[in-house]
Amino acid sequence: MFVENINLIPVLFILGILFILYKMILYPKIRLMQLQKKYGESIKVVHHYGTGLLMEYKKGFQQLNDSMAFIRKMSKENQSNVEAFAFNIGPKIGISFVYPELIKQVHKNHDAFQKIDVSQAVVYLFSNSLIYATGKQWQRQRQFLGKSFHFEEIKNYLPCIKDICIKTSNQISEDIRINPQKEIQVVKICEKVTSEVVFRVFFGSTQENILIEREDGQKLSISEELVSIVMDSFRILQQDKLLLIKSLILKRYSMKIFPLREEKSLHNRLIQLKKACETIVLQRKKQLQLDPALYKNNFLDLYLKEMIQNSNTQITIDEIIANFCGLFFAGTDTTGNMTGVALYYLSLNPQIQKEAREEVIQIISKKNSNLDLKDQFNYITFEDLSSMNLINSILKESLRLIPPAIGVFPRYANRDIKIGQFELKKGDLVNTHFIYNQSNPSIFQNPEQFDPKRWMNGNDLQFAFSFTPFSLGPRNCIGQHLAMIEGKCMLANFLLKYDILPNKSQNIGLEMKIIYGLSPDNLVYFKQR
Ligand code: HEM
Repeated sequence: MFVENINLIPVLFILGILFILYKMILYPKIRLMQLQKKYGESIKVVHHYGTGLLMEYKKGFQQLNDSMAFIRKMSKENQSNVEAFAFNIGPKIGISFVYPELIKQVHKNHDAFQKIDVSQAVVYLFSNSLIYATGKQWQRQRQFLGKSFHFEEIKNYLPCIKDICIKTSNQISEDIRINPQKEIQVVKICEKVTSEVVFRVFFGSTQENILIEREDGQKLSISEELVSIVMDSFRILQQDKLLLIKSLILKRYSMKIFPLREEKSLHNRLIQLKKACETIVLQRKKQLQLDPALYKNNFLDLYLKEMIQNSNTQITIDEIIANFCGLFFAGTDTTGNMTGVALYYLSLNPQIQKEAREEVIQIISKKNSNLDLKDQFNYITFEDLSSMNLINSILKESLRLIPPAIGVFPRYANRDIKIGQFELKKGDLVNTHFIYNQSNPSIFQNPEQFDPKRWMNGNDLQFAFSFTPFSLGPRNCIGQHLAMIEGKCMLANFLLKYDILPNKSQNIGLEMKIIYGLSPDNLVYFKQR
């Protein structure tokens, strides 16, 4: 018996290796071939051993300076009969839909899909948030948060957005007074504004006095640490293959079961970050319980009011923190990229820049013509921003050309489901790469050209289902109106204060990191007007 057991070990080992080889190499290849055979020309196949689709992104960036080169190429070749493309990520098979009707079907059936765990930090911080919630929990959270994202509510945040824009441009003006040749990191500057906006809209105060101390003694604000942790959690997955395999197998439990050194350090930082958020939330709850008159119009107070007044509420402190982190993640880099990309294109197109500036001046100088133009930004109203057609179109064109979200978060099917003619098995991955339609020459003439005017004079209606940077259906972006208001405010402010000039020395790439965007970022010069 004992001898038999010893002989079993190498056999089991070899069987294990064969199983892994089958799952990693043969299985994805066979299923992709089956899909190609079954759906013929309606489907394209993207296959790479190992990281699969992610390898295609990497290859595109290394060879053609654009992580999305393969999708743009597919779209350019104008294969109008292509409805989807099939891919693998490791052993997993997925279908990404590009045909607008099928994209709509995926979003209509949103309850058949569950977003995948993209990194340990994302899971730890926002698995309890609106972004990840499903079923009744999602409905309840969406309804609650939806009130604060209503068009009418967003008006109330305008003074805070303007204040942050002015503070940021004062700092830029000081920097360029000292060094007029300073290269401006357009996306980073816009992200500075958008991160502060989410923080203040949520917590109602600035973040300057809330600092987290790292093990090495470095002190960071909550939002700086939040950005850094999310970035680090993706970075360690890319750099450490062992950690990648471990988290593919153990999924969201990887950080807790035999944690590796990097995981331990990440876990400690995550605990500290959550604690810092919890301290703010609990302190505020105490204040409001003692004196309800302190109540203000921000997300935190709205949540706490509900908790204090409604004893049956399902809202928890953990859900509040998860939603702060979730909104920060969803709303900061995306909006910053959209606006940074718009500024970059304006630097390359001086005529459009001139017209955009004239539009802003014409709208705001109607009321306060005695004021200096730069000061008139203080008086800009929500209605002024809503009537800025060209500015709005510039942001839309920026979202079309370089959409920060190239598609939705990848999801897996939680049951077998048919989308159009395509049969998905439970566990298959699903995505909708809307960048495909946005660069399709049969939908958008000269798709690589920056042409904001294509959105004007009612022309945009024809693109309703081909231009979906905020996704579609019930799970579309809850923050889209806020994003557009922030973008318009930043553009109006910068256009009034600076001429935006191109930094032609840069070799520009389009890279898919956590989101898709320009790399590097120091792409313009600002010249004080
Ligand atoms: C240009 C800026 C933005 C873009 C391109 C964008 C894009 C998107 C997309 C594509 C989705 C769908 C994701 C999916 O289903 O997997 C989404 C969802 C979401 N976005 Fe945005 N977003 C932007 C700004 C914002 C802002 C400013 C906020 C809030 C501060 C925000 C909060 C959210 C939330 C909470 C969801 C999840 C909604 C749900 O599942 O019900 N986003 N966004």
